[in-house]
Formats: sequence, C-alpha cells, structure tokens
Amino acid sequence: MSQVWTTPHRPTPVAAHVPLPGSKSITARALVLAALADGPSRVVRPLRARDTDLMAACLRALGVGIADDGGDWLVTPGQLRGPAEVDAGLAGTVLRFLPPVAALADGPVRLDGDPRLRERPNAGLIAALRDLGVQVDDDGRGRAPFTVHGTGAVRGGAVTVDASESSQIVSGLLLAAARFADGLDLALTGGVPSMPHVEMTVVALREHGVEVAATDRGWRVAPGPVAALDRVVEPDLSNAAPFLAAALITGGRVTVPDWPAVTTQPGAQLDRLLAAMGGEVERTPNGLQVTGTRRISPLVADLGDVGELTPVLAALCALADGPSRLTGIGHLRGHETDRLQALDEVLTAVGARVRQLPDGLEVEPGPLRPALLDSYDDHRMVMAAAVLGLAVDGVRVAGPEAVTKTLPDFRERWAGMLGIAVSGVTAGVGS
Ligand SMILES: O=C(O)C1=C[C@@H](OP(=O)(O)O)[C@@H](O)[C@H](O)C1
Ligand SMILES: C=C(OP(=O)(O)O)C(=O)O
Repeated sequence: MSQVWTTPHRPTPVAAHVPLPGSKSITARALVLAALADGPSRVVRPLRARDTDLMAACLRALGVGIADDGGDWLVTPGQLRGPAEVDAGLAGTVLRFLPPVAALADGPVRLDGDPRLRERPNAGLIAALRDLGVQVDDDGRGRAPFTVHGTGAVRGGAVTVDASESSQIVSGLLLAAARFADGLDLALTGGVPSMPHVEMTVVALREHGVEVAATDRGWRVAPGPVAALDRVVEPDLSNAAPFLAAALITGGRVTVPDWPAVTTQPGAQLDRLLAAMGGEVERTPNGLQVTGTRRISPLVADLGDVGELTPVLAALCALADGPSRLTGIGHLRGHETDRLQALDEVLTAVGARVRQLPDGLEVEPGPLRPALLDSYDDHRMVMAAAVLGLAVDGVRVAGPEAVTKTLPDFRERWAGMLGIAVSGVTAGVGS
C-alpha cells in the first residue's frame, strides 16, 4: 500500500540557503560518454538517485566499469557486451540513451522497466536505429520491452528522425554517433521539444572532443574517438524549482548556491520565469537568490523548452492572483505520467479551475481547500504537492517515494529549508 506524506504548511516567510545535488541530465550524459570514451573518466559529484543509479547499472551490465570513489564515479570503458537484460525503471534518459549504446554491444540487450515506462513514446528512436542497420525486436510500437541485437558495430550515416514526442530521441542518437562507422547525419521530420536538452548534448559531445555540427535539418556527428574527460556535475537547476517557489509563496527568501554562470540546463530559465511571476531574482556571490513579495503574478508562457519545470510552475499558477496559460507542452502527456491530466486533477482538488488544451493548461485560481493528492509515481508531482502545501493547510500526497527518481532526500531538504523536523509519512492512502 502506498505511503501518504502530510506536506508542511508555512504561513510565515522562509529564509534559507538550499544546496542541491547534481543534475540528472548532465550525470546521464557524463556516464554514457565516459562509457564510450577512449580511456577512464571521473564523474565528480554525480546525482545519486534512481534514474542515474539505473543508468550506471545498465552500463555495468554491458561491461562498463563504474566504481564509486568517495561519491564520485570512476568510469572505465570496455568492450560492450551482450547478452544483457537491463532495467530502465521510469527513466526517459535510460529508455532513449541506452539503445544506441546497446547497438554497439556484441550481443542482444533486452530493455524493460516500470509499467509506465512501457507506455512512454519511443517509436522515433527504434525506427531510426533500424534505418541505421540495427535489428530491434519490439511490440510493433517501439515501446519497452524491446531487444536491441548488437553486433559490435553500427553502420550509421544519414537518418530521418521523428523526435516530436521527446528530445531524448535526438540526444540518445547523437551521444553514441561518433562510434558509428559512418558517424551520423540526423535530419528531423518535425519539431523537437526541450531544445536546451539537445544543446546540452551537443555541448557535452564537443567537450569530449567529438565533432558535431548543426545542419539545415538537424545535426551531423563525425565518426571518431570520444575523448575521456573528468567532469564536475552542476547542481540540478530543475530540482531548484520547488525551493525557489517557496520564496514566492511565503514572501521569504531562498538562495541556491553554486548556480552556474553559464549552463545548458533549462532550469536556468527559472530566473526569468520566477521574475515574471513576481519574484525578485538576483545573482549574488552566494548563488541565485529569489525573494517573494507574497503576490504571485499569473504566467502566460510557452514552456516547450522547459517542460520539466511545468508541475511546479503550474502549482504556482494555482496560487497566483489571476488566470495563467501554459502552452507548448503537449509532450508532457508522455512523461512519468500524463502530466497535463495529473495537474488538472491535482490543481482542481485544491480549488483551481483548470482547462486542458491540446498542448497545455489554463489555470484559474479559486478558493483554496485541503486535499489528498496522488503522486502518480512522478517525482515532480510530489514536488508540486509540496509547493501547494506551503499555501494550503492539509495537503497530503500519496506515493511520495516517487521523488527518489531524482531527489531521494527531497523531504529532508524541504524540512531543512523550513527549519522544521521532517514531517512523517503514514502507511496507506487515507490513513
Ligand atoms: O535529455 C534530458 O536529459 C531530458 C530531456 C527532456 O525530455 P523530453 O524532451 O522528453 O521532455 C526532459 O523533460 C527530461 O527531464 C530530461
Ligand atoms: C520528464 C522527466 O524525466 P525523464 O528523464 O524520465 O523523461 C523529468 O524529469 O521531468
């Protein structure tokens, strides 16, 4: 039976300095590129959470050495091996980054994961791999479980890709492409959400010495070695969202240290988004500082580039002093849960009026009321519930353990920010 977390209510201003662990997206790329490199690499301060631990476990199953060294990961590439069976959990990064690596293994690799992983869209990746000469056995829809029949080499070359449902399809192909015999000339058939994450992939490849160029319709990666690289992982800026939102809700001040001056993380756009919602945002020598005035302005924005910020921003919209409209996020229906449906249910439960659009949400705040919410097994829905709970006394969330996906000690950090003891979880929905 699922646990239930009673989220802390906070009527007075917070004042906190909240350090955050490493970026999920940077850690995933660092592991994959280190696994494909021409020598050992060190990943310094990686995120240790379900998604990244699963990525490490999958790569180990393919013969890559990944040793823990005082919290860092030491990655030693080896001949990629099959047969193997790998568990992607609910991680989109593993679902889309691992198959192109598996195609380089010398035997079959079967990938499966949580029940919801089997519903996450992936057809564009499987079709592209087949066009590049890789044999894949799947359910006919490109979804997990599927088996990639690695032969030790991938031909590569020109390919047309549908990545309209996830940017990770592009990133996965680009990450392994330098190891394909002919490299990769990837042309898109349509749009791609989360473009900053593709840019993050391109920058990471160049840092590993891979030649990658933008073309009219996509990207070209030259065949060649991937250089080993020691990399310090930046803090996860998307996971800063609930903490910085707490400043707006309580009229307090929250600082996240080690905020990078230059970064490809989409979470960096929290500075302009929270400023648009009424926060005073300042880069200080101590980090990014957000100060709230207790007035939360509505948000009208295309969040297509920063989709993973949506749950927390939508929760803020339910607390704003006017109606909001969030668009460009139709692909969120294929995330950890259908996030547009989940946000509709959760925000409605606490009193907002919500309208689903084909590619987004309209949120009109209403009189707030307590509610028992669901996590939908989605880490960011737990964070959204915590944000609502600051403003609404009596918000409980079933299934809070979903936060282990990217921030296992979220409840402890949340309590630390509020200067209170960690509020408990009780067993069983409704108990
Ligand atoms: O490449 C990445 O690390 C990610 C890309 C995005 O995926 P989508 O393009 O599927 O939204 C993002 O939402 C996800 O959290 C992480
Ligand atoms: C969409 C997300 O995750 P994933 O990498 O599993 O797609 C997310 O973290 O918001």
